[in-house]
Amino acid sequence: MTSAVDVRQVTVTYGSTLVLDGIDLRVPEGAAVALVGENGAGKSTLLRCITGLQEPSAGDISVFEAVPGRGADFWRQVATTVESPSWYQGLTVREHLDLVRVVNGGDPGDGHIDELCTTLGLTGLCDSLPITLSSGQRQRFLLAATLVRPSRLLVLDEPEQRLDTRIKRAIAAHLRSYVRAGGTLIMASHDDGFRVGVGADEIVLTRPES
Ligand SMILES: Nc1ncnc2c1ncn2[C@@H]1O[C@H](COP(=O)(O)OP(=O)(O)OP(=O)(O)O)[C@@H](O)[C@H]1O
Repeated sequence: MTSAVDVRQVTVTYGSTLVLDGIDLRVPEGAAVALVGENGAGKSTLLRCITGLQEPSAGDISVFEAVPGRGADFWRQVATTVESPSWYQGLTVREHLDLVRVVNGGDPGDGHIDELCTTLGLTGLCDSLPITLSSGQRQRFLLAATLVRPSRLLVLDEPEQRLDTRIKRAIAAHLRSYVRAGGTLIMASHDDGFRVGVGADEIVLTRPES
């Protein structure tokens, strides 16, 4: 099966601190994997490297057989919540989702956004400005803005964070369907029930010094 993500001997150091030590990971297209492990094990660091938002200190990564993060072609295939969240202050939740869908060549009126808003419990918040949302509502909005993009690979950092139980179940089912339809998912998670709900295989990261 073709590799969606190929991580070869990746090492990351911050100054004299070794965070990732020669990591190898291959994620076949159509698979779902969850990076698990204690706080500080390097899960977010590895996800950032996979999106090309951070350069490893050593080793190589390819995503769909290309260097990650370089150019529009990569970002047309990969949707992620790894980068710091941002939004336009003057646009509502729904206006953001419409905008993201349109610029990615989709039709905002095709029902996809409505369905996603129902899944994520955002329907009643569509006219709200992101700044007025609670932390859990904001997490749902940012997930929606990521999931509304057509993609072949989702890279999500603790998507279950701050979500209530009902929404967590709904988003797990949504991600499972995404993978069943041929998408590839790599995420970090601290919630084993959520990971199982998604159907993701676990990859355990440990801190190099432990
Ligand atoms: N910019 C940075 N500068 C220095 N050290 C950093 C930086 N970013 C992360 N680290 C360190 O790298 C290690 C791994 O951090 P990372 O955020 O990847 O862990 P994690 O497994 O995602 O943790 P958590 O479960 O808490 O989210 C930690 O020890 C952290 O302090």
